[in-house]
Amino acid sequence: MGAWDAWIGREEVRTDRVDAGLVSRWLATFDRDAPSDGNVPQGLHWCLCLPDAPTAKLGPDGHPLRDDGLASFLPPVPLPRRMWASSKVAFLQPLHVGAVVTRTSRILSISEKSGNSGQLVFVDVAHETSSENGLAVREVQSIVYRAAAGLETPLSPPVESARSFDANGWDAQRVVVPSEPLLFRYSALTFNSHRIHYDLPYARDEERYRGLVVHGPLTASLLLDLARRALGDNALASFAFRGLSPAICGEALHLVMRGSGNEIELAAFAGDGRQIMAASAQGHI
Ligand SMILES: CC(C)(COP(=O)(O)OP(=O)(O)OC[C@H]1O[C@@H](n2cnc3c(N)ncnc32)[C@H](O)[C@@H]1OP(=O)(O)O)[C@@H](O)C(=O)NCCC(=O)NCCSC(=O)C[C@](C)(O)C(=O)O
Repeated sequence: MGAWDAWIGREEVRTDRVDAGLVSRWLATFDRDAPSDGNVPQGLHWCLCLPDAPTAKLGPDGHPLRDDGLASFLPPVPLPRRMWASSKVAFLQPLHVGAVVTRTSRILSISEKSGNSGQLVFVDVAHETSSENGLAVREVQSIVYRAAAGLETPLSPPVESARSFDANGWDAQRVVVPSEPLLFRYSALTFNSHRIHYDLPYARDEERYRGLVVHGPLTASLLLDLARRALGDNALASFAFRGLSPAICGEALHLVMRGSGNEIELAAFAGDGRQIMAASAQGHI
């Protein structure tokens, strides 16, 4: 598909500031109060150091163009359908309002795979977010690109009306129905113009999703919030998630958690029992 060696190790450095307005908009988006410890909520780092390509340089999916030669940080993978596949995050210290942050991102690997759904290219990116106090968040993010879907491709995910989600065996449960305003607010917080999150004809006709797709980091932030409800603010030292199937706007999302200490398991399921996200976490010892 391409010789990717030139892209491995490429770095991008961005700076930002954790301003009070961003934090209050984030809290409003998630219907919650400010953390009691005065720091910012875990997961807010996904709203910092954002891509700021001019509108004229956005591609057909609403993301910055990938065929912009070496000007673009991400490699020009020719598969059009992008998804956030997974992330492994270490929360080393909390960020605070007013912090000036620097994020260094580096392309770790690019791998071509053949999945049940077709051809896949994974791009793994290491991000390190630091403030004046030192390294705060370390993350390895995996972005996946998928082949184009023709008009004959069945809409995904399929509806499995004969099954339903069973919360037995989980210690904590919360149901959220992601609405269009929630998706819009999260796109705005992350300056993410990816059309699968707000443009229904595009999501359905071009990428063949059954509806608007809930952002992976939005579902992950809802799971972090479930952990926060059980364990308190900034309680996690690490958090890893993997998107298994797209969550669809307007459909119930069952957020669940069990375990404690170093073995916390979290997950998100659709109402028909389809698993949307698998996650694990460790608390600060
Ligand atoms: C990714 C899909 C298409 C692969 O589905 P599949 O059935 O084709 O894959 P598979 O057959 O299960 O696996 C094939 C290979 O891929 C690997 N693999 C498989 N899945 C993952 C994963 N998640 N993370 C890392 N690796 C993964 C898997 O381990 C295997 O590797 P192997 O051959 O070496 O054994 C499928 O799992 C899926 O649809 N997942 C849901 C993704 C999702 O909903 N993400 C959030 C919404 S998109 C979004 O937020 C976007 C945003 C914010 O705008 C933005 O662009 O950044």
